[in-house]
Amino acid sequence: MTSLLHDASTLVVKVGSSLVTNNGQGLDRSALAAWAEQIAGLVKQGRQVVLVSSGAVAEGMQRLGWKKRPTAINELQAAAAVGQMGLVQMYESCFSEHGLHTAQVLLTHDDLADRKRYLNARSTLRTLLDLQVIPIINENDTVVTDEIRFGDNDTLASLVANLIEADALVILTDQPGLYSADPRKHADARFIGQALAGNPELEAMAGGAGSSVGTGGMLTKILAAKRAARSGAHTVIASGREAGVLLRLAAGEAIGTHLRAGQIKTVARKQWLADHLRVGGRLLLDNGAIKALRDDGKSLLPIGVVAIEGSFERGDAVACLDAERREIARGLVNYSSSETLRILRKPSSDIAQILGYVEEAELIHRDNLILL
Ligand SMILES: Nc1ncnc2c1ncn2[C@@H]1O[C@H](COP(=O)(O)OP(=O)(O)O)[C@@H](O)[C@H]1O
Ligand SMILES: N[C@@H](CCC(=O)OP(=O)(O)O)C(=O)O
Repeated sequence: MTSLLHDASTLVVKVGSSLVTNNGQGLDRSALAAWAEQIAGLVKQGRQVVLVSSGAVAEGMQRLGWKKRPTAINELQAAAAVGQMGLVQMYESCFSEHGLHTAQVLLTHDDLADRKRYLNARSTLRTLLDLQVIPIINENDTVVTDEIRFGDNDTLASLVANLIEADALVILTDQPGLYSADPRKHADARFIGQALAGNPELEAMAGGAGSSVGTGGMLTKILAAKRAARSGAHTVIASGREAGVLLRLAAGEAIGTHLRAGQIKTVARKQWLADHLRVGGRLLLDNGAIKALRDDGKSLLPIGVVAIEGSFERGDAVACLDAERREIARGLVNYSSSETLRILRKPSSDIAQILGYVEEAELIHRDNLILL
């Protein structure tokens, strides 16, 4: 079998706390340096990589001299705030050895559920990737409560894979992949080399976290694969301690557990968008805009919009209508209704002058648009 990463051009790589902090003993510089070196290699191959890294709480505990993971949320949040400093400092230093900049991005699940913040996060991450900067993402632990209690960076990584329409999610952990049962407890557990993401049998196999520093265990990884597959991303669960794991996977070697997305990316993406779209307003398009969307696969520019109906905010879903009021497309709009009123029928180059700022040149980016 050829690795599912072989043809992936956009990847989300997630590394767990136990790997990052050497089982809670403090940041493992040699491990971070090895991943940075491999990710730099992937970037050289023309791929785009986002890194989701856990480890803030574990590193914070180490720095504060705490032996036992606290249960009080405020203490966990304090530990995360302390540890995150060490985490990003070390990543920045490891990546700089390969001439790459890093960017700290702290997100909450709410950021990705809110459409406006979703669009903002998406365009920031896209811009960073285009600049060849490596985004280092973690949960914004100081402002969340449930997530820090349950530890859920596997889910966060899958949401990021949805957000940037990644081709693959790679979850690096302290086991070679998924077994038919927790290998720490069942010596006879069978290794699962490949399966379809979302297969319910996988969920029955997965147990909880194996170490005192990891929190999600295998179940959150299996569920992350299911979620990533909804936007067409394949998932690989592999050992972060395996030498050269990322480069070998990218070269086609089938290391770890490969969980295939059932749908191809474009179909999955449209389905995913459709699930998320409740229409908040309507845009009436001219014929030129309709042709650009339908025949040329282009984004919708303000110049092609003749009128709007309803009130909407940036990130809301809007319906695009033709002159006979037939709905021809649906998408996430980059400007609110009051902004759109001011820029419709105008070239995108006028947006800055009219509004005093530019969110995006497009009113709806084609990636956020479904033709009906
Ligand atoms: N079916 C399974 N296959 C492999 N590992 C499993 C399984 N069920 C539970 N685990 C446990 O999940 C652990 C990995 O999850 P976790 O400790 O949360 O790590 P991470 O910090 O990488 O997220 C493994 O060390 C293992 O003990
Ligand atoms: N934001 C937390 C993440 C906790 C978490 O999800 O841990 P893990 O199960 O090791 O991926 C931290 O950095 O400590």
